[in-house]
Amino acid sequence: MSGKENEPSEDAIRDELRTVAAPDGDENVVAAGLVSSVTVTDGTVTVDPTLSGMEPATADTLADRMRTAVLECGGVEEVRVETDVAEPDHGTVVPGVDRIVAVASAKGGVGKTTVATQLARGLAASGERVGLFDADVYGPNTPELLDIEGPLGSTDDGRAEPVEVDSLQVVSVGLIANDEPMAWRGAMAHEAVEGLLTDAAWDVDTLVLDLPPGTGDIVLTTLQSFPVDGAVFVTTPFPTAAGDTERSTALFREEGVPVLGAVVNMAGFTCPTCGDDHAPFGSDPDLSADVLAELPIDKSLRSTEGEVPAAFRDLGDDVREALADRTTVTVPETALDLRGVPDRARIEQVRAEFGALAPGESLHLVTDTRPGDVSGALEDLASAPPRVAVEQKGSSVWALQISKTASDPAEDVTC
Ligand SMILES: Nc1ncnc2c1ncn2[C@@H]1O[C@H](COP(=O)(O)OP(=O)(O)OP(=O)(O)O)[C@@H](O)[C@H]1O
Repeated sequence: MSGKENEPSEDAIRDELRTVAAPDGDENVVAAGLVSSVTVTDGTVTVDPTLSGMEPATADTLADRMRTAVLECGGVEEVRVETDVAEPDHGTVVPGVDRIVAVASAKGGVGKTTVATQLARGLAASGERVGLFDADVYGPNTPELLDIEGPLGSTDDGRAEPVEVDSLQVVSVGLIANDEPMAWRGAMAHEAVEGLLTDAAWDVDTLVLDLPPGTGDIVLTTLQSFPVDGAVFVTTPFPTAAGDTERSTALFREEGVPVLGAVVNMAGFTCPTCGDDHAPFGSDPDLSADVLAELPIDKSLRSTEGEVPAAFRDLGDDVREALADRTTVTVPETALDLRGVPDRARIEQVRAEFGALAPGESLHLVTDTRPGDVSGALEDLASAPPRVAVEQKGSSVWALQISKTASDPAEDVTC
């Protein structure tokens, strides 16, 4: 295969890689045996490093440094450093739980616990086995809402036994001992929450996790420690509440937790005296998340006795659907790895590869910055807008699948 005129030799690439220090000791990555092969084909440099067994964060940093060093060589058009893109590592799997849905809010008092509890009941109403874990150490209100009391019992093998109520399995930090949770702080609170969550004898399809409000330590460490499949945000329509919610949802996404949607609570009421509709907190909040439900101020929505209100059965269906719709983008070995590549070179590489696709084919790539308007940047290269699927795989890793859509044969028919 003929090489490009100015492309560097494999030896020149190895020389450049000698400027990258190995993580341990004084050696460079080549001398330390961390580069297993280098190939150069038509301006594309492929480096196969030996990074297995390394901490993922160290391996990622090293791969980035290798990419940056290779790009320093003249004549390099594209670099592939063949590293695996790990699936988001959200740590501990909770025994007896198939999936976890977190209910979160940017601020307290917006109805998060009400929604979490009623969502759990809504999911259970269609036959799912559902657990409810109240992790709100600063205001564990679930016991009061469901009219249950602690302390929790324990199973024969010494695990915390969830309280069965209304076909839900419920564990709350408020059920372990009087007022103690209110006194927990920082690491102690997180350890207690983590211990109780993993120790409980769950047997459920879905666990609804009522998080404390905000994005403090407990929330972040919980998202990082447990495999949360999706989050539902509760907000009022008040503009500042919606703004706070936007910032919180961004943080969840950065942690690789899909935001399934928002519940806009206390969205207004119909006056029983005059019959007029009022919206004291405003309406149509500016949210990027899908609005799964808009709930009025209505005391019947607080009741956990009798039938589950229709609004929460619908919410359960919507959450199930949103979980099923989550985008998953695979990262094949041939994916274009753009991490560490300068912005202009990225766009050129993606345009070149996308331009070479036949209709119906896809380009897979990995980046370390949140993708912008990919479709707009490529629209002049195809007869129809490309289909772009994005999945965040980690705190700064995004996988994309960009497909060139097959043109509609009817469009090509002329007389
Ligand atoms: N749609 C609604 N209509 C009427 N009352 C509601 C509605 N949603 C919540 N409430 C009431 O508002 C109060 C606060 O709700 P809730 O405890 O669920 O909020 P929270 O966000 O979990 O608060 P905290 O941050 O204190 O845990 C409760 O008294 C609850 O019954």
